[in-house]
Amino acid sequence: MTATVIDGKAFAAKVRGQVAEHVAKLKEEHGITPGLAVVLVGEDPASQVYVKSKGKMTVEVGMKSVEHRMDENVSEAELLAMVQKLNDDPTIHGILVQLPLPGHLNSDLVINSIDPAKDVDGFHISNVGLLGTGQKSMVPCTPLGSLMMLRDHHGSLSGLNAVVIGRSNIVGKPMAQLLLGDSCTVTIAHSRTKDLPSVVRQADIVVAAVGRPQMVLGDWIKPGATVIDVGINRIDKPEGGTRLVGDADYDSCAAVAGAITPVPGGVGPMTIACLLANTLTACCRANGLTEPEGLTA
Ligand SMILES: Nc1nc(=O)c2c([nH]1)NC[C@@H]1CN(c3ccc(C(=O)N[C@@H](CCC(=O)O)C(=O)O)cc3)C=[N+]21
Repeated sequence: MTATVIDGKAFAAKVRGQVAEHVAKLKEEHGITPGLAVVLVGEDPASQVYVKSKGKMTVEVGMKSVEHRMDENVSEAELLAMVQKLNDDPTIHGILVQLPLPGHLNSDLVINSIDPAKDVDGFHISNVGLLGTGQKSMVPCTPLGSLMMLRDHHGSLSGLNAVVIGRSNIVGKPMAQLLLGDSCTVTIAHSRTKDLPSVVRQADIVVAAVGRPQMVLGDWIKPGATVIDVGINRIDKPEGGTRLVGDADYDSCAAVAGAITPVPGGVGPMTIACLLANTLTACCRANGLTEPEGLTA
């Protein structure tokens, strides 16, 4: 079997189109423009590229985009004051503090200082708790984008076996909650899981989010299963230069799977599209307006 390639880039463009339509309507009917603020601490070149592309797409869907760059050595108090300023700014509906933060800053403290209603990453403990109890929340972007692609491909996910590889707070745990919410039987596997290949072989849905390049191999995959590859790893090419690969070994997995997301062009673009969708959702909620359909979990 050769897997259907789930085109995250095209799907993300469609989602951004829907967001743009709603933003235009918000402006026209209510005179409201959603605003997204991104806070970047330090000079990490990869982060700068990523923040720049987020800013560009934010503007493309008609939203206000604000970037705050802070020095690598910024104090925790200064960063908390910046978050507070954005919490208090009525033109800002979404706040994203780019992670990871330098080691001297307590990222849990910083994330939990964001107004939960503006927490478009869905990382605040209040949103984590709301998601875990099935209440309306802000849902983390990468799991939300992955869920949208899974629903689109399968229709109903009810009763399917899902194995999430990775137990991070930003992907693995919220992904498992969303799959459970869609009535999957969910296993969270990780680096200490005994006989990981045989656990993964039970899965109708495999979400690879471990951060280890090309770790998941084709002979771990049940024929016809869907593979969502969350990893974005830059590796050296034998002939020199670098390329991006996922946490799944694409060629061997695609030979066995029923469907697979590529890297690049899979989960990554959906993450950014969902960030914009979350900003729109936050803006609608802040103004007591009906939120867009199909853009939330
Ligand atoms: N508070 C916070 N929230 C985040 O969501 C967050 C973060 N911090 N820190 C950094 C990571 C990284 N991240 C990516 C999202 C999309 C692509 C993406 O679209 N990648 C393209 C490839 C880009 C390329 O070619 O380099 C793709 O997969 O097709 C990449 C990386 C969000 N992050």
